[in-house]
Amino acid sequence: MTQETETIGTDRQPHREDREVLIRGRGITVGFGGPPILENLDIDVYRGEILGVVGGSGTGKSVLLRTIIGLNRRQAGKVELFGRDLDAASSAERVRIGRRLGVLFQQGALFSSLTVLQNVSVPIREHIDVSAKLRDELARLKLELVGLPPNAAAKYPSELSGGMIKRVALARALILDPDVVFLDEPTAGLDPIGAADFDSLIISLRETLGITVFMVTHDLDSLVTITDRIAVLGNRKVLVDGTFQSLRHVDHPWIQDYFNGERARHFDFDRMEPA
Ligand SMILES: Nc1ncnc2c1ncn2[C@@H]1O[C@H](COP(=O)(O)OP(=O)(O)OP(=O)(O)O)[C@@H](O)[C@H]1O
Repeated sequence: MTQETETIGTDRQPHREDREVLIRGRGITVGFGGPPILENLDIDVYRGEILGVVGGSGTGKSVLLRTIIGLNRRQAGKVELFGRDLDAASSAERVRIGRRLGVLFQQGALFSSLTVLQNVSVPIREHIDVSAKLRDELARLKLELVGLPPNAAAKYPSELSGGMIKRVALARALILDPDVVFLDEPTAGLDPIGAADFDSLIISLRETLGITVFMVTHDLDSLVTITDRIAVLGNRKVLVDGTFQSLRHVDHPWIQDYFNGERARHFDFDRMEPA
């Protein structure tokens, strides 16, 4: 089998087998009428890790994210979340599992007619029967957690900067205290300082809340700074996964170009942070 159709392999970290798998995808195939976008794809996400998902434009990173959270239909394969096969789960179970997932979509996906506080409260309204006072308190706590000032609560999305929109969307993703948070290009459109601040926020959330992060990104700074492991998508599947350092040595044209190309030159790899 050629490299075009075969996965390259995996960077076996010590004791990886002992770690709890929160998300297990096997043989995932997704298409939209034409040739499949993902075909026979396998992926594992371990508890407490920050997994970066990268790949060329159109390789299906967002499709994979949406498939795992149940927004895209699979033609084949299965997804287990927290050890439960989604296809075998009742609709009530699926709702319970869904509550353990938080999602930050690429553009933030805030409701323009709702205030920040109302946007963050939406999942509570949908899932939990609590008083309006408690709902607001919970939402304010989450806004504080993501570093927004109290006066942001009454603003509308049109009054916010790009970085603030991402933080509000993150607060909403965290409102039900999920086990896993999915981030679709969270730093896209942010200036380098805004992006670095957002990266720091993700790290501190992992440290304080112990959440697991599945992050689609093109941002090399984020990959170097915050991910524990990176999965590279290509040829409709996960080509290879491993640490940033290990992927730099994988013999594949796109991977070499990405991890050792022009943009990667400014990293001091011995220190593993932007130079
Ligand atoms: N609902 C849909 N219907 C039809 N085609 C779709 C749908 N969703 C995604 N696609 C197609 O699937 C392919 C992969 O899309 P996806 O958004 O996952 O790419 P990506 O890897 O996230 O790309 P990028 O890095 O540019 O954001 C694209 O060709 C896209 O047009």
